[in-house]
Amino acid sequence: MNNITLIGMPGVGKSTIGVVLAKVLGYQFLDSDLLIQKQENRRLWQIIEEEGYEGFQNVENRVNASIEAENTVIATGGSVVYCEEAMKHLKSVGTVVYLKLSLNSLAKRLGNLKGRGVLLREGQTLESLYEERTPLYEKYADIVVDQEGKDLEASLELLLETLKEKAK
Ligand SMILES: Nc1ncnc2c1ncn2[C@@H]1O[C@H](COP(=O)(O)OP(=O)(O)OP(=O)(O)O)[C@@H](O)[C@H]1O
Ligand SMILES: O=C(O)C1=C[C@@H](O)[C@@H](O)[C@H](O)C1
Ligand SMILES: [Mg+2]
Repeated sequence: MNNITLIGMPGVGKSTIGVVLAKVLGYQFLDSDLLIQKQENRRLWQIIEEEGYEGFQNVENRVNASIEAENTVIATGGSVVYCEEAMKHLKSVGTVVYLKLSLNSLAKRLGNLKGRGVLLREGQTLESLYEERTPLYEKYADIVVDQEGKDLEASLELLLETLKEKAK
């Protein structure tokens, strides 16, 4: 199947770029954070508050592993790479693209991490989260697109070029 799944740190722009990419390609757009909220009938922060860190990951894994889509750009939540079953499924239904941005740029872009619903363990900082997740994003990526210094338009252009190259 020819879906395109976007993975990467929170705030890197998966949802923002995803919807524009879908429009350009004539694809559908699916934001798996919104799908979680719909299926659970709760906001993400409520799930995290009520189920805890691991409880949220179980929900995230189940919802992402059950996505049935075709010709769809799927914007995932930043923590999906902890969900082994979900990642195996997403890799089997299309191309996984890691949207990469430096820690410095992410720190400038992100405000309050907890307020944004980022899954942080006790004492964890953006820096340690970045170090923990980077190898996972790299492990699952079919393609890596570096967003550094690019506005939305330039990021999209590079993403389209990279996808074209891969299809050759
Ligand atoms: N290329 C870009 N340059 C500058 N700002 C950007 C760019 N892409 C997205 N943004 C901004 O960064 C913020 C986060 O974007 P977005 O919500 O799409 O991230 P996300 O990767 O979907 O995060 P999450 O994992 O939390 O869902 C938004 O305010 C968005 O406008
Ligand atoms: O990166 C994260 O830890 C998260 C990002 C959001 O998109 C949500 O999926 C959730 O709030 C966790
Ligand atoms: Mg998003």
